[in-house]
Amino acid sequence: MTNLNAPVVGLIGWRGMVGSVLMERMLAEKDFDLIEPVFFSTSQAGGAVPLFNGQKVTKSENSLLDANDLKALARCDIILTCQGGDFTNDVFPKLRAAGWTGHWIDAASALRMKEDAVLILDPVNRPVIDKALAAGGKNWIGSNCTVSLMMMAMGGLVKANMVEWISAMTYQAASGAGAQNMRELLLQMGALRDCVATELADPSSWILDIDRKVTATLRSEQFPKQHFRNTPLAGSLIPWIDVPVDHGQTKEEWKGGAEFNKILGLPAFRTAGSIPVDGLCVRVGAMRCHSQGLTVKLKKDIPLQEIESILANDNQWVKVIPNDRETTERELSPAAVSGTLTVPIGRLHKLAMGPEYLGAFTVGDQLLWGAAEPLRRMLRILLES
Ligand SMILES: NC(=O)C1=CN([C@@H]2O[C@H](COP(=O)(O)OP(=O)(O)OC[C@H]3O[C@@H](n4cnc5c(N)ncnc54)[C@H](OP(=O)(O)O)[C@@H]3O)[C@@H](O)[C@H]2O)C=CC1
Ligand SMILES: N[C@@H](CC(=O)OP(=O)(O)O)C(=O)O
Repeated sequence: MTNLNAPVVGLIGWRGMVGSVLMERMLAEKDFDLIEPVFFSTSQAGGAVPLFNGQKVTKSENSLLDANDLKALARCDIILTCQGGDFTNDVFPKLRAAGWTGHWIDAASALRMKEDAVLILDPVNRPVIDKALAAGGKNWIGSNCTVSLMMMAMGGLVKANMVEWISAMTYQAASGAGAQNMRELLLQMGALRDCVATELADPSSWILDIDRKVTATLRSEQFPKQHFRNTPLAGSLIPWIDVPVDHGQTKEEWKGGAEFNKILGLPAFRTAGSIPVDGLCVRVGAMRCHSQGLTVKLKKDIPLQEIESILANDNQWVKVIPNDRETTERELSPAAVSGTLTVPIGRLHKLAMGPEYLGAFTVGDQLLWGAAEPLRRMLRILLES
């Protein structure tokens, strides 16, 4: 159904990795029926608007507009961008300075810590969003993928005010580093397999010979690893994500504490009243699902059955996985979760440190709940407000 008075929504970054997933979700949920979409590009202005399943979703505009054209941007009621932080840092301040008062929805981290920015993850923080909306808020920023996925899984316990602190040890997919890194991971896997093709075809070949060749290939100059800063990922891992910050943390680790508290509208991380969240972030050879091993210090001893029920009843996407081998192997892995909105949490058990210490493991698609989904849901909230 076409709504002639539909708000004009400028879409920027729609052909990137996050943007493409967003377009798929918007089509699936028929979001385009409710808006007048206008497509922008930083590199292809004047080109044809995209076709989805062979169809245009635009109602009047047939060409891509220039994403650096402030006048064209200012005609939008809402701008939804997945273009990246450099674009945001360049265009957003100029657009606001020119007097634009529309809603800005953004996947990039650039504005997250600004005072007037609200981190959006509505199944977890709808009251924070509603309060900001009522107060005239206009800047809606998607949170870091790792933080969003942890909070989708842990929302029940967090909202019930049962969490004293969380330590998250992460296993993050190549997609978090970008599309080129996903391709490079596959090239690396292929190179490792190819270097021992002859030995693999021979069931009697020595495993230590295979291992020696694989290790030599991992360490060779020719191994494809420029996108991972000259470090192999396939057959290995990288215990460092993003730039260094204070306290020996990486920026990805810092985001865990900083964004977790900001999403909930709590005092700033490392100040009184905030919830400590910290851990080590590690890149592994998964394609697009981030996994996390959690140690949770509860405020008191809560029976495991009650914990499972609180977690399971929090939102329609979280799924508590029984702590048994078969179900865990079948349902709690990147292979099982990739491309779905389900956020499973399992391996739930009390740890040896004491009855207030909970162990858990969660997996989520970092391009869906980790990036695109909170953005399109925020668009819906604005359309319904
Ligand atoms: N990757 C992730 O996991 C997450 C990313 N984010 C944030 O989202 C933002 C965008 O990230 P991501 O989607 O990975 O960025 P991409 O690099 O995939 O896309 C960004 C832009 O690159 C341009 N581009 C140039 N060449 C191509 C090409 N061959 N195919 C597609 N696009 C091309 C497009 O802009 P144009 O059409 O103007 O040329 C596109 O919008 C970043 O700020 C990132 O921090 C947030 C959460 C997770
Ligand atoms: N840094 C994340 C991906 C990402 O884009 O995060 P952010 O949206 O916080 O910049 C990762 O590498 O897995």
